Amino acid sequence: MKKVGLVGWRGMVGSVLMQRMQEEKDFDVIDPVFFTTSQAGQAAPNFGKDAGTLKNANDIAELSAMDVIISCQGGDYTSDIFPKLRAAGWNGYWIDAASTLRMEENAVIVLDPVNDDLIRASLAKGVKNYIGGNCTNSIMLMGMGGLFKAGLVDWVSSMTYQAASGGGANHMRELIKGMGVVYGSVADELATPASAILEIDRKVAETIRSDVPTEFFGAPLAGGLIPWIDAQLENGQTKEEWKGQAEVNKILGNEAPIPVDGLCVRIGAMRCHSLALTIKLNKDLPLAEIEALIQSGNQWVKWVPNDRAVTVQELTPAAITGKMDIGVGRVRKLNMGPEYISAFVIGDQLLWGAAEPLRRMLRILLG
Ligand SMILES: NC(=O)C1=CN([C@@H]2O[C@H](COP(=O)(O)OP(=O)(O)OC[C@H]3O[C@@H](n4cnc5c(N)ncnc54)[C@H](OP(=O)(O)O)[C@@H]3O)[C@@H](O)[C@H]2O)C=CC1
Ligand SMILES: N[C@@H](CC(=O)OP(=O)(O)O)C(=O)O
Repeated sequence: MKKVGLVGWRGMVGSVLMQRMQEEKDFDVIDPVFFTTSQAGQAAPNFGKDAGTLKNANDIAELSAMDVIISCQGGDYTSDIFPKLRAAGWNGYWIDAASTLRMEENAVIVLDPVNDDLIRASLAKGVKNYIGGNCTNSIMLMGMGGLFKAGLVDWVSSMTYQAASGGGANHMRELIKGMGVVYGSVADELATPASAILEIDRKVAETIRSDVPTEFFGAPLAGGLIPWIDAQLENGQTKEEWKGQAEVNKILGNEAPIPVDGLCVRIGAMRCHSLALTIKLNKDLPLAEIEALIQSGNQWVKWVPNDRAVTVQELTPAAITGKMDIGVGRVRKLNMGPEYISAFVIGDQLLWGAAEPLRRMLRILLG
């Protein structure tokens, strides 16, 4: 059995990965070795198999004994350890959730329901680094892969609604605390049906400005939104927006890049990222044909007809969270012309957006 080193297994992305690996019985077919940057020597977790003690994730010799390493430890860890490991002559497979290596020439961004061919061709060429994509891009491609595969897409404008989990566990906690603070500020008035709504609104607005915690997001998210995610680039894009075109085209293996751009917005959802898309097709196709192509993208596309009752039930974070489904709906032709369509795509950003492509890459390696 292949020795698989797991780094970052107890973090938020890592925990979801461990959950999925147990569900899919991945531990039955590997020899897992658990690493930590802070708890070396303590007992390793038992996911149905005794794995001894935790190894030091900074120990290059211990890491070098692995056939495969999966890291969910974050970009700083990758930047520090990965070059040292390769410099020490380690020739194993590196599978990573962090963005650090995504755009490197000797790395593939993995999303096998969309780019299985590219992954297998790269394996055959001896590529050793396989990196999970940005959550928003992976969800978009899982939803719209059918249209891309058919070569129908001229460009995509993507307006995102991204959950707190994209920032990490502390960001999720801050959102919930903020919701509690807002509620607490008007709990008495809410309990009194006769209380004046404008007074409730005034207190809520004041609370959001002054009392909602902002330590992690840098601005109040509960009861609001933040139209900025990640670093500022010189061209006016955010880093998150920049990743759209760069990563989507790399995942698809496009030589001539398809333009992908839009605004990325943080909203008060817990772990579902959504995208409102405007897509310019290169042909005027009947809507039924477009729908069929989208549905044929992969088995996780959960098609939601453009109908009010079903949309408000099924195309929401409440319906999708914790599931492997990628909801796709609100597909219709736009007033701009017959080649312009809208779509709303939603997925759990910790599953397809982070953990799932990594464990599926491991399965591809195991054959
Ligand atoms: N959040 C997201 O949506 C996505 C994240 N990623 C990537 O994954 C990386 C990891 O993200 P995420 O999982 O959110 O990070 P976390 O902060 O949840 O976990 C990272 C590490 O922090 C250490 N840690 C310290 N205290 C605790 C604690 N109380 N509970 C659990 N772990 C703790 C653990 O390492 P140790 O055991 O060594 O102490 C853990 O592996 C990101 O940096 C990013 O590169 C990629 C796609 C999406
Ligand atoms: N930036 C994403 C989460 C993330 O970790 O992205 P990346 O893997 O590209 O760094 C978000 O905030 O929603």
